[in-house]
Amino acid sequence: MAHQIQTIGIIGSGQMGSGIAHVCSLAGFDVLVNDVSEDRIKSSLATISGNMARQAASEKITESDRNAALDRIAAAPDMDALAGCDLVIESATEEEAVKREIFANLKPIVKPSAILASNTSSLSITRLAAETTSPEHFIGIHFMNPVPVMELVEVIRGIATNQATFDSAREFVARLGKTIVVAEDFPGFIVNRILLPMINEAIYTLHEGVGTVDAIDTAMRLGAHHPMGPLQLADFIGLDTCLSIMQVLYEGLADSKYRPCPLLVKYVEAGWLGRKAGRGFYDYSGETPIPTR
Ligand SMILES: CC(=O)CC(=O)SCCNC(=O)CCNC(=O)[C@H](O)C(C)(C)COP(=O)(O)OP(=O)(O)OC[C@H]1O[C@@H](n2cnc3c(N)ncnc32)[C@H](O)[C@@H]1OP(=O)(O)O
Ligand SMILES: NC(=O)C1=CN([C@@H]2O[C@H](COP(=O)(O)OP(=O)(O)OC[C@H]3O[C@@H](n4cnc5c(N)ncnc54)[C@H](OP(=O)(O)O)[C@@H]3O)[C@@H](O)[C@H]2O)C=CC1
Repeated sequence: MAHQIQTIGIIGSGQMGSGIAHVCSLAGFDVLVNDVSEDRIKSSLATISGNMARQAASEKITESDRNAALDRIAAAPDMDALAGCDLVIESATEEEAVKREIFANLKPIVKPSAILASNTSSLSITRLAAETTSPEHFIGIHFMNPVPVMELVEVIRGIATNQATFDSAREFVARLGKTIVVAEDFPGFIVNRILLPMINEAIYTLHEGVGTVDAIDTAMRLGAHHPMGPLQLADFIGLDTCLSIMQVLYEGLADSKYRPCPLLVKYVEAGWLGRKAGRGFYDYSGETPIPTR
């Protein structure tokens, strides 16, 4: 039997955690948002409020939907506050060690029936589940960015995930009005197994001087009808996240075709993480983004 879900904890209030909190609260769930920094949680709540205001302005939701949803979200700077959650979705930085530590810390806090999920873009759900006391209650629920706009959610079972947990995840995603695709627990699942090598190749194309940032993005926007060019999309996702995913593909699939482009590595080492850092393949300090190469 599927678990009853009403209260959701979200760990990691960056761009994805904020988006997940946004759609969950609009769908009527109570949401608690946790992060390592209280400032980060505050800015996440402000982002959610602003994004909902835009949705209200374009009549996607009403002002009263917005107010009710915002009332359902609360800050939870202390992880202990997640004790009553029916579902906890981890959406912290894409690093296995960070996520493992979060799940290890959650172990003594959450109730035994709670479902634990990760929004990881690429990491093994089975390995993360092994960090918990009930791997049968663990599942991958992978949202797409920007969460309020994208229709898809990938759901990934670990080797131990039971049917009730899977059914609950499926019902939860349906309540958000999103479409589910089931992916097996392989590095990068489906979307990122296909999308990230394309982005990495775009960075190689830049690195080898085949085209400029503008030429590469224009080529793919107008020549392949992608809504964003691959370098623009890389900046939007976050170059640290792109690099982590490529490393997981490279190591997990043991194939040199997934080798992260050295230019991507350099950008991340420089702290040029894309939009969230103000600089990546574009400079975001002015009114419109300016290509950096
Ligand atoms: C890395 C991973 O693990 C997996 C991933 O997520 S990979 C990334 C997947 N995402 C993509 O590929 C995104 C590709 N880009 C796009 O689809 C589009 O460029 C986009 C939807 C992001 C923006 O579309 P756009 O038409 O260029 O811009 P814009 O007009 O600003 O936005 C379109 C609508 O979305 C809304 N929107 C955009 N971001 C939003 C947000 N964060 N919250 C709420 N609404 C948002 C806008 O308000 C706008 O709504 P209206 O139509 O009512 O005005
Ligand atoms: N970006 C994307 O397009 C997508 C990303 N994802 C996945 O979602 C997850 C989050 O990505 P995204 O939101 O983009 O990343 P962000 O960098 O925007 O946010 C990550 C957040 O996690 C916080 N954090 C780090 N360590 C901890 C911790 N121990 N406890 C609580 N919070 C922590 C970070 O804080 P601080 O900055 O202080 O370290 C930051 O606020 C990743 O697993 C990513 O792969 C999934 C789909 C799409």
